[in-house]
Amino acid sequence: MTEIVARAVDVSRRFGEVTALDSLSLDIPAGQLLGLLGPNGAGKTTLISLFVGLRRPSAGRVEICGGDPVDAATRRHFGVTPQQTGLPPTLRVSECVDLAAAHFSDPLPRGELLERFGLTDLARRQTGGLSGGQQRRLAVALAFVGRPRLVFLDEPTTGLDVDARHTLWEGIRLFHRDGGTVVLTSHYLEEVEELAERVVVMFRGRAIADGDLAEVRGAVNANHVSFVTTDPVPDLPGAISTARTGDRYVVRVSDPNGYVRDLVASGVDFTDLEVRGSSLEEAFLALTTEGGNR
Ligand SMILES: Nc1ncnc2c1ncn2[C@@H]1O[C@H](COP(=O)(O)OP(=O)(O)OP(=O)(O)O)[C@@H](O)[C@H]1O
Repeated sequence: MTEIVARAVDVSRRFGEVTALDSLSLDIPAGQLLGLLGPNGAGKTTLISLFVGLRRPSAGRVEICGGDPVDAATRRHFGVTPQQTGLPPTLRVSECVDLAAAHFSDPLPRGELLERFGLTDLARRQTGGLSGGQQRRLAVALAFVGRPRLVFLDEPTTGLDVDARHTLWEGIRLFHRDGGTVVLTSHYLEEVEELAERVVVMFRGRAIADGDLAEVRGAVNANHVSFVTTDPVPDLPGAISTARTGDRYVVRVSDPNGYVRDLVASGVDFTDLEVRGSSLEEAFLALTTEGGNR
């Protein structure tokens, strides 16, 4: 059986009146690349702060590799890049890496780390003189310096241009290919689709969907059938919602094949038929709305 490297058991976290996490349970097996998705305030950062021992749960418990994340022995297992990172501005990039590496008995060689994250050319630059994106890349790279078993990356590519984002993705993928576990939060759905093999959608402190990308999309059964007609369109079974712009109809359906068969059988004279699955963004929005209505 695969080892569970991070576990949240019935975890709640309150800040005064605000319930940031609401009885959330989550098991993360070794080697998984998990994307945490959710709108602002869903509780993603709070969950990470509990996993890395920066905050304590109000109720429930978290474990990292079977231990308490507050313990020094447990902390050696993971690396983290928080949403905001402060790097000592007068240190050179290479000195920052050495400083972080000094905390570990078997760190990644500096050159290898810099190479993996596209930072080699910046090694001698002071961090205070780096662009925001360059600082971000360094902050993410530092999470990997101690050869952790798992890393928590809170919005790792915020503020990065396309090239820098791809370089970072490669670094993350390499770590994952070598068996590392990754938990990342992102507002870039493209990033989650690109990297993650499992997606947990959070909303109001709860996990409202959990599965691979296909499952998360499937969870909302969101397919769209679109066509043009001047005929009246009857209410057909399986239509979840219908939007109309001029003569073009876009119908959200659970079973597109069945819907099109029924449409043909109804005698509606249509042209320009299109059927497509939902993007993760659409799935996410639908899940969020449905979660909010529960
Ligand atoms: N230190 C704090 N004091 C008071 N409320 C807090 C604190 N930290 C988080 N919260 C609240 O807890 C809820 C969850 O916040 P959290 O930062 O975990 O969300 P998030 O999903 O990471 O959002 P974002 O995508 O904006 O980073 C929010 O309502 C937030 O205002």
